[in-house]
This record gives sequence, structure tokens and C-alpha cells, in this order.
Amino acid sequence: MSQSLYERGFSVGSAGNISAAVDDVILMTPTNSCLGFLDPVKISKVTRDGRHLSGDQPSKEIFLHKAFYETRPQAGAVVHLHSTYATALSCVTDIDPDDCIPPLTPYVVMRVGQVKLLEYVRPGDEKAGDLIRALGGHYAAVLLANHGPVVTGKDISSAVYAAEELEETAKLLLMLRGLPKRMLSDENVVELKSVFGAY
Ligand SMILES: O=C(CO)COP(=O)(O)O
Ligand SMILES: [Zn+2]
Repeated sequence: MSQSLYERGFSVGSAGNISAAVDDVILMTPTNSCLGFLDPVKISKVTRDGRHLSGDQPSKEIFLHKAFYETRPQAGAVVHLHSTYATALSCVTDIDPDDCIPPLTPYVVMRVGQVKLLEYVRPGDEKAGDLIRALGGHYAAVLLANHGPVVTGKDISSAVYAAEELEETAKLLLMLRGLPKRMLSDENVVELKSVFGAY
């Protein structure tokens, strides 16, 4: 799946990272690796408290991933990208930090849920973990200001699908900027959550 993300331009160069929590360990893409060319023997294995067990050194965003697993027991995977439109939106100043990807279409509600904008911190800063923990597990996805999206899911495919949905919605929101538009109503969102479950 990471190769497909790379081939379709959702990540470039060595940007982005992916992890999966399996029993008591986290499997994670190594730091400075390209999502298009991962080598299974180099995948990093760390304990849930971040101790490196085997493989190459884990992504510098380990604090971010670890904090999501700590606060969202339902999360089995975390995907962080620098995908263009979500990253563009993360640089816009007049978005609602508590709901920065508003409910434009049913699928963004069903797959992603409400998205929080987190203040800018340097890539790899341990503080990103504190910011995620402060959310108390209430958000499945965040936008890192001036950086990009981080999305969780019950497994890798759910997290990847959600990251793709977030990216496409960010694209639509930017396309529609300045145009009068209709969002889904609170009732529409409640109905979607009751039929398809909350994220
Ligand atoms: O996207 C990145 C940092 O935010 C990439 O970092 P890593 O190469 O350490 O995973
Ligand atoms: Zn990044």
C-alpha cells in the first residue's frame, strides 16, 4: 500500500511514515526511507514505549505514532503524509482548528471524522506526542500545521483509505474556496455516524 501511495503522488522523496501496532510491538517505516521502496527486512520494530528492537532506526515521528496508540486503543495503524492538498490546507490561517476538514461529503465523515489542527512543531519533536495525548483519543486524524496530515485506522488499509479521503476532501475544499457551498448538516452527520459508526 505504501508503494501505491508513492506511485500516485501522495508522498514524495522520503516524506511521510507508516506504522502498525501488532500485539505488544510497533512496526514502523525507518527514518529517511521512501514509501515507494520499502525493504521488509529494514522495517523497524519498537516496543510500545519506543524502545528499538530490530530493523533500521524508526521514523523520527515515533513520538507522534506512539501517542496515538496510547490514546486510541482502537488504532491499529498510523499514516503520516505530506500529501499536497492537505498540506496546503495546513498552511491556511482562517480554518477552524477544531474542525479543519468540515463535513463536505459523507465519506469524509465515515472514514475520517472531525480533524484537529495541531500547532506547528519541528518534525521529530517529542512535543508532537504531548499534543496528541492532550486530545485524549477524541480525534482519529489531525493536520500538523505547515506540515501535513496524520491519520489512524483500525488497520493499515483503513488508515490509508482515510488518508486518501482526507487528501481528496482537502482538494475539494480548496477548489471550492470562495464559492457558496452546502456542507452536510448536523443531522446528516449524526445519521452517518449511527449507520456506519463513529471514527
Ligand atoms: O515526514 C517525515 C517527518 O515529518 C519523515 O520523517 P522520517 O523519514 O523520519 O519518517
Ligand atoms: Zn512529515
